[in-house]
Amino acid sequence: MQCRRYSTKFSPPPLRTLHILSPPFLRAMSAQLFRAFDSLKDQAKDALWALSSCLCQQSAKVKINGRTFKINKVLGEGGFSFVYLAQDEHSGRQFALKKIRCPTGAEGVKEAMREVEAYRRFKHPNIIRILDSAVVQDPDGDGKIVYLFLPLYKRGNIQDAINANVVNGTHFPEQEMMRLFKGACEAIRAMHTYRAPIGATVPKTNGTAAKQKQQQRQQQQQQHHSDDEDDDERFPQPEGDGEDGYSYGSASVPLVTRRRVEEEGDTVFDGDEELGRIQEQQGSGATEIVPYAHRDLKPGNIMIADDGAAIVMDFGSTVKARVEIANRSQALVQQDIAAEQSTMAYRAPELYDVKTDTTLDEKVDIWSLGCTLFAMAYSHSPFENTQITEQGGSIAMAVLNAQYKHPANSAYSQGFKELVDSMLKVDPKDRPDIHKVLENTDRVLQSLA
Ligand SMILES: Nc1ncnc2c1ncn2[C@@H]1O[C@H](COP(=O)(O)OP(=O)(O)OP(=O)(O)O)[C@@H](O)[C@H]1O
Repeated sequence: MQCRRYSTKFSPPPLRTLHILSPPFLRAMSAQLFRAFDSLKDQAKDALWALSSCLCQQSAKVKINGRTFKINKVLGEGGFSFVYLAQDEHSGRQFALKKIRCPTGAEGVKEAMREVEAYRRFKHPNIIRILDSAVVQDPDGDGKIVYLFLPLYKRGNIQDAINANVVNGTHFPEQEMMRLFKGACEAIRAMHTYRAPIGATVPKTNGTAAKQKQQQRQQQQQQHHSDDEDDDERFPQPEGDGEDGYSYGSASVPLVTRRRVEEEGDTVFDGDEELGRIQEQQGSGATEIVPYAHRDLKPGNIMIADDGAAIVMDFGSTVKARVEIANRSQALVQQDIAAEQSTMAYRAPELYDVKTDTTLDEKVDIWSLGCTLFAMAYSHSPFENTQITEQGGSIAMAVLNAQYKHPANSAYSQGFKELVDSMLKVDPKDRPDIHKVLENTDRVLQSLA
């Protein structure tokens, strides 16, 4: 996700582009370093907040919609966010609260809202749903904070289960592993076969007008709150609850805007025109397939529900899957996006070296699924701990050569190995689509029954 100060997924530009040590390139590099520094500052602030609340034996509190949530602990930390265990003081209900800090500038919030909309777009039992979201002024700076309320998965994610296997010297029983994997594949099938309504007219959004209107609203709201912080007035609430403010420790700051793409007929986040179009067209009935790619599938992004189901999450990197690459500069843009948003050891080769006159597509996820299944079995991505990386070569080199091996003492079936191998083909055209992956997964499951 992009509100992003600094990505842990950042990787240096490919060697062959390094010779362009032109002033713009150097400027871009120094901007990246400044962003990295900002990011570290933010992360330190968040970590201190969590630590101080532990040391004081007193939970920090967040107030949204007049409801107060106790922040009990840090559940996890992404490249761009912290996720806290939050508890509604009134009902006692627990949530995962994802906090994304967005530095000054419209782009950051827009990117975070894109993640929110992606959470809303896909409705499937194996895809996490978002319960609520809010954008507030950062009390410690000029930027904004985006909060996402998510259902809490107490069992953690598949990476946590892999880590526990390593610690305990255990491994997934094949049937359990394949069932979990199948759930993740079903989520990905829902994304790859996403149907969007067609046929209605596209509402024209005037970005500038929408922005101005939004700014006016924000000014009014900020004015209102600075006049009377305890006032109970609510923002228009399109679905469910409203929010009137937020308190951070003892400080209270106004909610800037809610998560809506459309509000009172205006596009608030004019960047996501496509979603506005889809919402507008929902009555028309006709639909077409618009495949989406997750682009950052890995064990850490698949939670395990209480009943053992796989739940795919983290839609910060999600994009429309099909991207035509007509020239070199488009190729480099896609390469940079992938370097920032897709984890190296799970990233498809075509995203490391994006070729001109090609089309990127949903097969990038099939590669990541292959890496994920391998990691579930052997505790690491196929492209970590390889001969190449052990001899000092890069993960990129191992990926581009599809250089990996199943361990000689593998406890898993031949069907499992063939399934992994089918997904780890360098040429995306040689990889199966998600329907075929599911079919082959069922075949492995049947062979184990
Ligand atoms: N709903 C949830 N329930 C329990 N833990 C969660 C939940 N959501 C996130 N976490 C924890 O927080 C961590 C970070 O969350 P998430 O992946 O959404 O953040 P991110 O900034 O997008 O990370 P990344 O750098 O992987 O993109 C997860 O790995 C997980 O351990």
